[in-house]
Amino acid sequence: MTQLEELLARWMPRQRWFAGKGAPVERVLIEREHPIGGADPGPHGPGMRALVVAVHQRGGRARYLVVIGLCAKGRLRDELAHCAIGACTLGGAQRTVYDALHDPELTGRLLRCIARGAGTGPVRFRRLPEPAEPIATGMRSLVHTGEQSNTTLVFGERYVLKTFRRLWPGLNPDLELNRALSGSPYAARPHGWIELDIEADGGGGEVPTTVAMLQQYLRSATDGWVLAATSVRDLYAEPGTPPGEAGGDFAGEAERLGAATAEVHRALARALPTDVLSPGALRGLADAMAHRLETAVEQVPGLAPYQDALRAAYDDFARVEAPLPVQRVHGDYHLGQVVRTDRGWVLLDFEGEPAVPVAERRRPSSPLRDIAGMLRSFDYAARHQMIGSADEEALAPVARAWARHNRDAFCAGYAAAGGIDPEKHAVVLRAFEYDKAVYEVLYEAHNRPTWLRIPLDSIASLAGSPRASERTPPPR
Ligand SMILES: Nc1ncnc2c1ncn2[C@@H]1O[C@H](COP(=O)(O)OP(=O)(O)O)[C@@H](O)[C@H]1O
Ligand SMILES: O=P(O)(O)O[C@H]1O[C@H](CO)[C@@H](O[C@H]2O[C@H](CO)[C@@H](O)[C@H](O)[C@H]2O)[C@H](O)[C@H]1O
Repeated sequence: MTQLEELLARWMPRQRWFAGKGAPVERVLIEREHPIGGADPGPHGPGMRALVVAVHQRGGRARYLVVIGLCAKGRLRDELAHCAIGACTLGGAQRTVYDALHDPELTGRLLRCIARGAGTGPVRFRRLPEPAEPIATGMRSLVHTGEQSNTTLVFGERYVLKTFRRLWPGLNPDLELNRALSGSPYAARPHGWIELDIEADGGGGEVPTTVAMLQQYLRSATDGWVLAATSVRDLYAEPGTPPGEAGGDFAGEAERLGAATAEVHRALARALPTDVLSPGALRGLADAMAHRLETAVEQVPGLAPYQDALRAAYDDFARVEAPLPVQRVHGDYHLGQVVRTDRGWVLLDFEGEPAVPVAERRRPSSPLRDIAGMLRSFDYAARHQMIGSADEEALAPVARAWARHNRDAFCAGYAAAGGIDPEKHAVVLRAFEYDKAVYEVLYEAHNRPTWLRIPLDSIASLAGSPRASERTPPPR
């Protein structure tokens, strides 16, 4: 490995967005290295390069976008010390390398390039023709903090630039679906994007690949997760009160969120291809769920006691006789993906599950998959504050009541806005809820082991067994 690759091999696994946590890094290879507005430090400031970095782990390869800033060794500005990657020799000169997305001097160049639509060369900056007004530049960016799979920059409360960290060849569904929804009150308007070519998986030439999306910043936005968690906290403080009578009742918001979700599904079905799944295709989906379960059990043995119940639910799903309409959906729908603004709920992050190949994520699916995702999120919101609480026994029924109350409100809002009635599709919904919970087991085992018991406990109670936390050995 080169010196820079050695540095990246140490730095990348420590980043929140790194998807391969827990597995040793076998090799790091810089597959592409493109200068953006000058690769070397010069009179106008530090240099910048976009890298496509392949990380080899457990015999597989994952590719990531890393945008590096370069300055003379030891000359990194103090305010950027926290994002240093290290020092090495590059092109015969000693350089300090750092994460360019934290340097407003460099990110300003990205915004200016999109505004100009600098559309030729290996890194292409695209701007959308509408809205017609030019993209404003000159604002300093801030990195959005919080638990994230990608890195989002906020420019002067006007735009967000979301850089996709894990790269899969092709058009990113976040850009594709936001473009399809452009102008909808339930989505944030896209303004442009950045793409570069990467090698298709399994050879077959290069594919233009979305690496960033510029989108309207929603100034008045409050995270759905924060609002729901506040409501749960308030209910915990008055344990005897039914959730509908508590001061911080969330059901009105849950109902409006259900309605917004139905509107977005309808708009996506109008704009993008739809289909109906045959019974054979349902079997294929059930098998894919069973396969994910097997992978999860290998890594988290605490899931094993529930395997039979989950498989039985997937088999019931495979036997559903009614045709299953499918269309493009959100794909990783939860309370952290929706924000409440002064104009109502807005849906963000249509990327789907970042660990799943893009071709699979772009396949039409049932809207019930998204509904299941949000219902799982209500369950998370209800349970997460119990972790480590001395009052857990007393709080468990309160959490269940909150989740049930808001689940009903969300489903009612979805059906009233013209979507299907989720409660009338119990077998399909249950299979999607289990499948999402299994995904979450893997996600938590790798990212937040102390939260692993949330999906495990949910699976245990959905499967009618004692709580997983009472019988679960730690993940492997
Ligand atoms: N257009 C936007 N306006 C305001 N806040 C946003 C916008 N896009 C993203 N955010 C904030 O950034 C967070 C993460 O964005 P998201 O697209 O979900 O990234 P990730 O894929 O990394 O989770 C959101 O939960 C929201 O708080
Ligand atoms: O980073 P993304 O938002 O694309 O999604 C990943 O991270 C999420 C956590 O940040 C994770 O969501 C899980 O935890 C949420 C609470 O933090 C909860 O509301 C969701 O229901 C639960 O799935 C998501 O699964 C993962 O893909």
